[in-house]
Amino acid sequence: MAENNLSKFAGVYVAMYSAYDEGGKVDQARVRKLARSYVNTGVKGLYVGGSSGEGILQNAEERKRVVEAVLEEVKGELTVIVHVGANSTTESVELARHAEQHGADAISAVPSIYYRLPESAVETHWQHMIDSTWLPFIIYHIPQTTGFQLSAALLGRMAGQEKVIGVKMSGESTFELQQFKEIGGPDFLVFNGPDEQFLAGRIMGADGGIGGTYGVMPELFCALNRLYEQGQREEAQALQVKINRIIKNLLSYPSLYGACKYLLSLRGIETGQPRLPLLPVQSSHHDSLVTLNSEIEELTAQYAGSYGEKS
Ligand SMILES: CC(=O)N[C@@H]([C@@H](O)[C@H](O)[C@H](O)CO)[C@@H](O)CC(=O)C(=O)O
Repeated sequence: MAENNLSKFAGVYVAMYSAYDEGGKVDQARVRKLARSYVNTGVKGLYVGGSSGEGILQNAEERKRVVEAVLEEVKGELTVIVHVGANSTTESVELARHAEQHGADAISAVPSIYYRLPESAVETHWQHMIDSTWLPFIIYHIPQTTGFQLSAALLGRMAGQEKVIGVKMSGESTFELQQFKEIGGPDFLVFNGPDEQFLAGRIMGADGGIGGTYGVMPELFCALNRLYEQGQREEAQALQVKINRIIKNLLSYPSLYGACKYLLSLRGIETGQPRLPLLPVQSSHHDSLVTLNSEIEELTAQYAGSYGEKS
């Protein structure tokens, strides 16, 4: 991979939620407002249509509408990686071409899910996407949801291609993360996936992170990234502990996405409810989420100034 790709893509990315209207339809104005809200937070970019973005719960036309709204709003201001993985290879390729036409910086994909595919089928699936555009490609590895274990051999073959610039490592093992970095080499990007382990992932070789909870506290993850880069180990660890208390709280609700979307609404950013079968937030949880929101805002104010340049 060319050196400039590492500097172009390394950093902190919000795995962005999708925004719907009150009837549950993709609402491009709301998508744009959400994307815009991240522009001055210090994040490097956005990861669109991934797990948090519910791409897998949307049809191709809806996914395209989300991508178009994001790119129209923040193209050139934030680096935009579009998740194009769909169950069929044909649809994934269609989404990849669409992302390229609309100016995405890179594409990314999970394996096809449901069928227990052999490695050769997943490789073929990804290869079709890679060959369909000139865009850089980032593997999305999330074995706890897809059931697919990315082998060292497949990662090695993928990383050997010019267009395959990295892997989004949402598995929970920092040992595996470190192995991925070793296999890919210093110029191959590894993004930390579990937000609770951002610091651990960075220490073990991740070049940045992509995460859903960043969406409700982007400045805190940028501050954490900055503390790590400045070698302030104890301060970084203390901040990760504080962030983890927030994440633990968020994970205690029936729906993480519902809770996060409610937090955004408290800040005047409406994104609607998550799509079923992901559960909406319940009104009985509103009060505790108001309290959590205040805690996040207080912590963010406390760390203001540590964000620095784009993380
Ligand atoms: C398993 C899972 O969903 N992991 C999330 C994390 O952001 C996760 O929600 C967070 O660490 C809380 O557990 C991300 O890796 C997913 C992600 O980046 C995405 O939304 O595409």
